Amino acid sequence: MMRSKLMNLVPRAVATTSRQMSTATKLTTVQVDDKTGIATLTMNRPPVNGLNLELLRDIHQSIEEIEGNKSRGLILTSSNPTIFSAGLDIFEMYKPDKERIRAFWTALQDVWLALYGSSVPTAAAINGHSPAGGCLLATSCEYRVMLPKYTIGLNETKLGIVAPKWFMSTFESVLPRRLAERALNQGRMFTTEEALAVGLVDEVANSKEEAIAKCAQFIGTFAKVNPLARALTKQQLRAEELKQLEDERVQDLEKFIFFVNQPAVQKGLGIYLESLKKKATK
Ligand SMILES: CC/C=C\C/C=C\C/C=C\C=C\CC(=O)SCCNC(=O)CCNC(=O)[C@H](O)C(C)(C)COP(=O)(O)OP(=O)(O)OC[C@H]1O[C@@H](n2cnc3c(N)ncnc32)[C@H](O)[C@@H]1OP(=O)(O)O
Repeated sequence: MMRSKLMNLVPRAVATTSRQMSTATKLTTVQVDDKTGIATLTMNRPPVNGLNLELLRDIHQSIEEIEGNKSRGLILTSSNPTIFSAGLDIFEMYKPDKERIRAFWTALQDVWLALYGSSVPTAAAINGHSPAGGCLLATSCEYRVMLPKYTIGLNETKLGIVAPKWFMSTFESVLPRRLAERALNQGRMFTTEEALAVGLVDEVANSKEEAIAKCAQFIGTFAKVNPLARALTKQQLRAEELKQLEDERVQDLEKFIFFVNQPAVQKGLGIYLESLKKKATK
């Protein structure tokens, strides 16, 4: 998979305007800045960018599109002014449909393999809260810029669920092992300021525009680096985690299906959904 992506890494001429590359799907848009050649992938699923089957499929398709059109980099962000992504759509896991939940988890695996393994430089402009699956997406990127007063982290244990190994290794690729272990066990959500202090995010910006500009600046640091050498270096550094999921994706799916169908897990998800609804009516 990575080899064919690498074939796309040839220099290209740049023009001066920005163009909408894809409106084929309604849940993501891809805008390429023709001056920088950087693509911005925006998630757009109100109210909270909950990662359901359709959004995951659209994100995957958009990443493939960006890989295919020789963009110089990918910036992931959200159209919601206060939420990057609320993580997995809990309705996909609560009282799930047998076929759909398999497609859902497979789509999540596809997104992670494509984003974590992307041959182009990736950055997340985290313009809002980013719990669980939202944090997975952000930490799959190479660089993170976050707006103040939001939260980010893997809170799975607080929901009574266990983050799969690949969520954990992605988190661990950003945070020191001891800190990652403690945060995962606690289900800790970090404020922007805390995330910056521990290195979970790289920079703080005061607006989405500034966050995107800082992400573009990061991607720009590769301008004078040979793209093939950079991509092969990234590929080698990330190969172990990618191979592990590629080799075990069927078992990973079965484990998830078994786990999510446990009565205790279903009960916990139901209670959690109720608590989210109650919060909305307060
Ligand atoms: C051995 C192991 C083997 C296998 C592994 C097995 C299992 C692992 C499985 C799963 C891993 C899951 C990872 C996840 O991503 S789970 C999702 C975690 N997400 C959260 O906990 C976020 C919850 N939401 C919030 O905290 C907040 O909503 C917010 C901070 C994102 C936004 O707050 P707001 O105040 O702005 O908005 P709200 O009023 O709270 O929400 C609006 C609306 O949206 C609904 N909603 C929020 N989040 C979700 C969600 N994740 N899924 C579905 N729906 C969500 C919320 O209920 C409101 O709905 P109503 O308007 O009341 O209808």
